[in-house]
Amino acid sequence: MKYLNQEKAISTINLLGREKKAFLFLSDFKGHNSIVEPLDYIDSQQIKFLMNGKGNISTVLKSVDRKIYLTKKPIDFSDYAIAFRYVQHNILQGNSFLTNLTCETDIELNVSLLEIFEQSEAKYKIWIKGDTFSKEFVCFSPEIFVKIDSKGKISSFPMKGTIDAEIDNAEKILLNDAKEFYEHTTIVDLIRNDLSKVASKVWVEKFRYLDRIKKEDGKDLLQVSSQVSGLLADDWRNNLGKIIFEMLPAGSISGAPKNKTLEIIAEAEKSTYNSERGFYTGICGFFDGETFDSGVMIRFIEKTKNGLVFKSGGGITAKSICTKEYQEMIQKIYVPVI
Ligand SMILES: C=C(O[C@@H]1C=C(C(=O)O)C=C[C@H]1O)C(=O)O
Repeated sequence: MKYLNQEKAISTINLLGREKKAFLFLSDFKGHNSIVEPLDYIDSQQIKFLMNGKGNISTVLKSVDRKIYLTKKPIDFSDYAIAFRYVQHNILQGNSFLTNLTCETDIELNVSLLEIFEQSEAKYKIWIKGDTFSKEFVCFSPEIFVKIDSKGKISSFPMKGTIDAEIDNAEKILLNDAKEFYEHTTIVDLIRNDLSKVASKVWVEKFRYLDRIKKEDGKDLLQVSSQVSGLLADDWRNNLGKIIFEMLPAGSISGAPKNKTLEIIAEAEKSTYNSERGFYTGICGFFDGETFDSGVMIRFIEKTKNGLVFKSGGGITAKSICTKEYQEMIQKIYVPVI
């Protein structure tokens, strides 16, 4: 497996796009390390992926032969609170109005990461065996980043807003909550801005629809997303690499305004990580020769030398409550295997 810097990733994607050759694309959160592999070259012993029915493995889910147990050992609330307070202090100073704060949680599983990949249900699934450069990881993400259809219509689908579906009137509570509404509107605005860098006639096509996500413990989650669309120039395939990187990192896992918020995240997450985000909250994408589809790499388990870690987080605003955000981060630790 080859890891490319941003410049090389952009030129390789532009070339493959121009030649209409199918390829897989992965980028880490910082956009510093990417994998761009033509479909024919992918070694399925190293990388397996399936994105909305397209990939290098069978679309049939392997049947689950034993119940999956996931044990979580979240970081201390006091450590989370240090990061949270740093973020909220910056929000109150006017340096950010929405910051995505994430952390790593030690977990134990009674199955391998490859088995999770084979048995989980998600729009974007990817498993990387890992090597000296990157650790083994599995990602089973429900969040679309960007889709481009054959006519050059580009759409992004930011996800923001999460609730336990078991709560009475969960749907109403989530959709009527003022904090959730403003947070979601902020992210839609940010994506409109990002899409306007690469596309013309940007519009909000769908505003705040719900997805239901299944978890191994039988308790579903509800998540809110929107669709923002625009039109690309006819020769978009020649510039696909540039188009993608113009919009990275994704708004929903960074915040607004983006650049200043990235600085705040880097400082805050020193108390929530032993390492760093790495490929978590990066992008995975597939170009089939005609169209492009990509997901945000959330819902992510990595194998470290000290065991498995699950990376998760959520959006913080001026109105966020620390205990609630801590709970949301823990609630997102699940595997979609039932
Ligand atoms: C960062 C994560 O989630 C992000 C934050 C969300 C929210 O605040 O509701 C929802 C989806 C993601 O864009 C994660 O799930 O790890």
